[in-house]
Amino acid sequence: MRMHLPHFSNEIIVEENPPHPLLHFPRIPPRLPPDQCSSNSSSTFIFRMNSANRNHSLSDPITAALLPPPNESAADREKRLRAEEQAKKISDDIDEMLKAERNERRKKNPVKVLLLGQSESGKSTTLKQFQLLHTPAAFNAERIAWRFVIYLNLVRSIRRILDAISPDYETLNSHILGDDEDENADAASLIISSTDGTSSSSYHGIRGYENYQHRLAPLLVLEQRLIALLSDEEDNEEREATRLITTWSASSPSPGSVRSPKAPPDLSASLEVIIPQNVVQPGPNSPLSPQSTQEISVKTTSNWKKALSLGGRMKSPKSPHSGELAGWWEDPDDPVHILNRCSPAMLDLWKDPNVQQRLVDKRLRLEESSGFYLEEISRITAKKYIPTDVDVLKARLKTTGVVEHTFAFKTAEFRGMTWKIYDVGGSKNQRHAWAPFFDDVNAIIFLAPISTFDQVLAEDPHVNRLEDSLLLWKSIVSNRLLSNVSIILFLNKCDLLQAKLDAGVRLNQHMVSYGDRPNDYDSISNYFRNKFGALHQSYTPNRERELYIHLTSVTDTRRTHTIISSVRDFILKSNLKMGGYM
Ligand SMILES: Nc1nc2c(ncn2[C@@H]2O[C@H](COP(=O)(O)OP(=O)(O)OP(=O)(O)O)[C@@H](O)[C@H]2O)c(=O)[nH]1
Ligand SMILES: [Mg+2]
Repeated sequence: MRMHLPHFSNEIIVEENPPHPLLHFPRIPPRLPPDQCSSNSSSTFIFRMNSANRNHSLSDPITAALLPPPNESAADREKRLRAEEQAKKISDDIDEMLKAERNERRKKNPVKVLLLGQSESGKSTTLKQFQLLHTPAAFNAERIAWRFVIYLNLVRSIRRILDAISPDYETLNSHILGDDEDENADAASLIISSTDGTSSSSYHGIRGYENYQHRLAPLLVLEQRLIALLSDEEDNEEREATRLITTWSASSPSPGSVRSPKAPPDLSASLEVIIPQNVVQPGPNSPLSPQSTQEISVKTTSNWKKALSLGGRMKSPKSPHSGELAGWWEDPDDPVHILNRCSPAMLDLWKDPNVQQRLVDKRLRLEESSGFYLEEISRITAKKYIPTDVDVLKARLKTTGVVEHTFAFKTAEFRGMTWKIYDVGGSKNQRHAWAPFFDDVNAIIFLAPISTFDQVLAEDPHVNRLEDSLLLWKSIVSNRLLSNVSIILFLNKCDLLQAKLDAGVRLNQHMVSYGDRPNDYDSISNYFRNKFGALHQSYTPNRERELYIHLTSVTDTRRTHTIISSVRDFILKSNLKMGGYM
């Protein structure tokens, strides 16, 4: 039977078996601190006989038994010293053996690291950075599969723009920011206090809206296909047809057909794209379908990466056995063709000054979600497009369930050691899945995006994102189960914080407590560092625990890899220390 000790315990396994036979040999007395002991030439430790410890030692039966008899002869003394020397040698051998055993165990038991933080905080992106750094071959193997997520992200950004310029936008938006608490908004860039000058009753959409809607209509169909592709691994066509029927039949939901957003996810289901149902009914002219404002997530048990990478079914029909890279653009069914044909219309829409003005008026900052791809329309819709590292890092796919990744270290210092990283879903209805990992984890990397002080949660538009991060942080650092777990804090999305401040957004309009301190990057990042640090200081159950805080932009590969290396060394060393391996 194996019993886990609390904290770091996964590395220390208590076996309820008989003790090792060598443990029956006599052990030498424990070494005492230098002020309480000294050694003679035969390396035998002798108590310093001041009156205090003599009294103590005489009352200690083991110590008393080890003291030489007062009338010891020279021959007896030699015999005793020989016996002690032998005992010490055996003891040293045991120590060596235990050390070797611990090293073996250390290699077998992986270091477990949990990535925590609210949804869109950057957990999955951090995991991708670990992959890029430690298993670049695996990262490369998945690169092509990310093409489909990137396409979907781009199509959804276009859809969000169409939503924003639609005559029905105000109706939809009032529902999103209204009283219902359904998980129905991708609120990454919606601001709580909207003070734009556009009157909701007078807005009729921008000029040319119908034209854009018409030219971009094929993308709406493509969106459904991409969702189907990402959800499927085999039997594609049959399942796609079924899924399309299911999807579109949800466009006029009866109240009973709406999935409760609070229902816990069915983690046992193997493969499913979750399309949360929206209670908002689109108007007759609207491009909005029930999915338009919602995020797509693929269950972590889905095998979409494998299914969509080269060697899977996305091979060119001309090379069914070779799995060659060349050729998918020769497949007339590949999604790239629709994107490529719609590329000029997408560019016209994105560059249209009226559209840009509308986005500014509505304070829709698409760059905070996957709007990054809008700046790269021509490159991404090219027929032979292959995602770059940054494209993959910025691809957004919400996590549901828990993803486990194993890394084996090859450096001399940590050779043979493996590291398991768990990436969890961060939205409120996913957090219940975190707790089972708490009693068996060695370190936590907590991500708090500090650019989000003016945003609300997608799943709950009444909650400010930064406030949610602070509350979540407090609950993690004060958790007794985690008191011996190393914690590293990434204050993330610093690049977006900088951009937001450059655009003139003021922190004190959203956090009154900031007062009239300077509204610059250094002052604000320092402020957040202190705020999160103070919470740890006040609530940690372990006052010895050191907290490491990094200011990060985890989409920036060079800087993130430097941070990851130092975090990795810190976690491994503190784990070795806590496990008694150092
Ligand atoms: N510009 C910028 N974008 C970031 C940064 N960190 C993450 N992102 C982007 O933010 C989006 C969300 O990041 P994810 O890593 O998917 O977030 P997550 O924490 O895994 O979210 P859930 O899976 O919903 O819990 C992705 O498109 C990322 O590329 C950052 O530091 N800067
Ligand atoms: Mg994720």
